[in-house]
Amino acid sequence: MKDVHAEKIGGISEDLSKLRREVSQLQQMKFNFDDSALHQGKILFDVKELNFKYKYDFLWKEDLNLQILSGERWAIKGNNASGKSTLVKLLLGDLKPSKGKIEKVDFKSIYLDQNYSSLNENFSVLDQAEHFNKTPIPDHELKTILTRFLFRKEVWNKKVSSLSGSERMRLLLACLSIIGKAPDLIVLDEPTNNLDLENVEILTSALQDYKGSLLVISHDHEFLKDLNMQKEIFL
Ligand SMILES: Nc1ncnc2c1ncn2[C@@H]1O[C@H](COP(=O)(O)OP(=O)(O)OP(=O)(O)O)[C@@H](O)[C@H]1O
Repeated sequence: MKDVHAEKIGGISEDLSKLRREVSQLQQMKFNFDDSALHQGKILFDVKELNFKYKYDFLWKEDLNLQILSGERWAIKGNNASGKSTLVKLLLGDLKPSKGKIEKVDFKSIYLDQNYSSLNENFSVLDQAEHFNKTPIPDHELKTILTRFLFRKEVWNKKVSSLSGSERMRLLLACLSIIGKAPDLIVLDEPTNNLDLENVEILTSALQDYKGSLLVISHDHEFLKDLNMQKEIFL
């Protein structure tokens, strides 16, 4: 009988240490942003009577009117092909409105799509990290950050093109940490699509303490809930 209890207690303590290791790993994968330069409470976007057509028909039955303030967390929801990515492109200035206007202040933004296309396929892991090192931070600190995001020395020469979806996500998070300066806005387009549960947790944990604005297109209710989104646009 005693042995059964001892076995159970042993099992529980193993689970606990595993949990502790995971929690400390997640803590390590936080951004170390300097938030001081972020705009606070400013109108980032003032969207008035906005609509868009690729060819003949407007995308939205009703024109869009909204104000996005710095520090706010917005979920962009809607059915397939309802124009979520198009709205993001309009906000980021990649498309011009067919109707109405978007007034915006100067801001720094980062766009994370599901393919993490801000990464350069031809770079190695180390080249990519160095490319984002504009401050710059010393080489040993850069390498420490890479290691914190689980890129050990052996993979520093690996090409970005050969990284998996979750490795790309971790590399981009590491690069954001290397930049150090917080962007005013992080835009995420279906970021959890190619990630397993553990990596969704890593992404969530990295974004939870971020003080700037978030715009997130996602069908993943759990992810949106964990990010504590305050507002939503339904297209
Ligand atoms: N470059 C383009 N030229 C013509 N039509 C386009 C173009 N890009 C998107 N569309 C069309 O515009 C509509 C909205 O597309 P968009 O990608 O913005 O929707 P979405 O809500 O992000 O879609 P999903 O949830 O399926 O990813 C779709 O019908 C799409 O086919």
